[in-house]
Amino acid sequence: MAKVTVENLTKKYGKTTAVRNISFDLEDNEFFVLFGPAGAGKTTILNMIAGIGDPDEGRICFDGQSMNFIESSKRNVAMVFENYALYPHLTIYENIASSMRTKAHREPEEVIDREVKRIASLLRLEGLLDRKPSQVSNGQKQRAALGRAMVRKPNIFLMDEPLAHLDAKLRNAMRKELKAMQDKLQTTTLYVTHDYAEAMSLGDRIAVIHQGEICQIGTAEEVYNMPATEFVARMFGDSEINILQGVLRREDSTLKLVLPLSNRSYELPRHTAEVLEASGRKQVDVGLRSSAVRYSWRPEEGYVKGTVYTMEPLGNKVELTVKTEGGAVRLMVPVTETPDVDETIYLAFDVSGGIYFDSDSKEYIVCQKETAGKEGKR
Ligand SMILES: Nc1ncnc2c1ncn2[C@@H]1O[C@H](COP(=O)(O)OP(=O)(O)OP(=O)(O)O)[C@@H](O)[C@H]1O
Repeated sequence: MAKVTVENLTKKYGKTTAVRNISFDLEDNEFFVLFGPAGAGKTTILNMIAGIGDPDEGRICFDGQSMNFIESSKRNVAMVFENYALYPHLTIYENIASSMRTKAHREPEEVIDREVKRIASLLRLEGLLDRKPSQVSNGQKQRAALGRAMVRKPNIFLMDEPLAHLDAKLRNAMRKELKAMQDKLQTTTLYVTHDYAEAMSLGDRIAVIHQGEICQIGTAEEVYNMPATEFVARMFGDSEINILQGVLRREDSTLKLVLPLSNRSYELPRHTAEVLEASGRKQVDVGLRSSAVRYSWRPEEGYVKGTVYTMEPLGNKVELTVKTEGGAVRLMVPVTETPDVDETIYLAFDVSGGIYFDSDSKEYIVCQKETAGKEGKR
């Protein structure tokens, strides 16, 4: 496995700049996720590392050695795609063995046999080796495709949405298998996905890509709790984060937050208040995830009245969009609490759990999680 360095990569297709000035390092044995919406440039980056399509600018190095003019077959990368790409006329055994029978990587037959059986056992494919791809399930096909990539010792695994075709249950199971495989094999992996839960559960680090540029690189905790921009904040979470307007106002020598939506002022945690004060802003955007929105079916002191506008089941919860006089708010409630559309609901906001952004640049300023455990409320 290799340390992979990507420096200032730019790729254009005619007038479209698919990737602009991208840089990151993959540590040896790291599981690194490229995460972003459709068309963000993820596959373009992966392909350039694989040697499919040259960059217009920038450098790709494996262990310090430039790969720019090295053809794909000589880079020793192993790729796994969304559509498995198994040979339909070969058995699962032969499919897995095929990557040890290429011109560039030919192994003796006894090594091939030993490796195929070792990987088949790791991926629980032992009983299926004589079958053709059409005779196994989608999950088993995807495991065979992984197996084919794993039998070699590549510099890097490149995986492009390998679980996207699978149903939710199988995707979950395969995610766990991939994680276990990563722990066991110690592989350097670059993994492309547009599924935030997959990115968070698999990635040692995640690079969030938007319109060909990197918005943030960080651990799952960092991108979730301290998103660099409002865009990043919106990309993570079952229910999209609420971004509410906030006004900062000095009251009795302390900085308070006023939410026009609730027409109330709130105390802020000390560190949050200090950083917001230092920012010199009078207006901020306040990111509140569903967990920072409380609800009640009866009027309560400090709660804002609203009506349930839409409901969407998400797993064992339901996402409600609530209309209030000041604007819409999203929150999750347990399925057991599912209301009727147009039912009245009362909401309160825990601004200490807020993520604060500059209302002009939409960039991160502060959140309490930065200092969680180090301070209490004033
Ligand atoms: N061969 C091509 N010719 C022209 N434009 C292309 C080509 N390949 C990609 N693009 C454009 O480059 C941009 C990035 O595409 P890319 O496939 O890398 O995105 P992605 O993040 O992988 O998206 P998805 O998740 O939909 O696969 C898009 O605007 C896309 O339309």
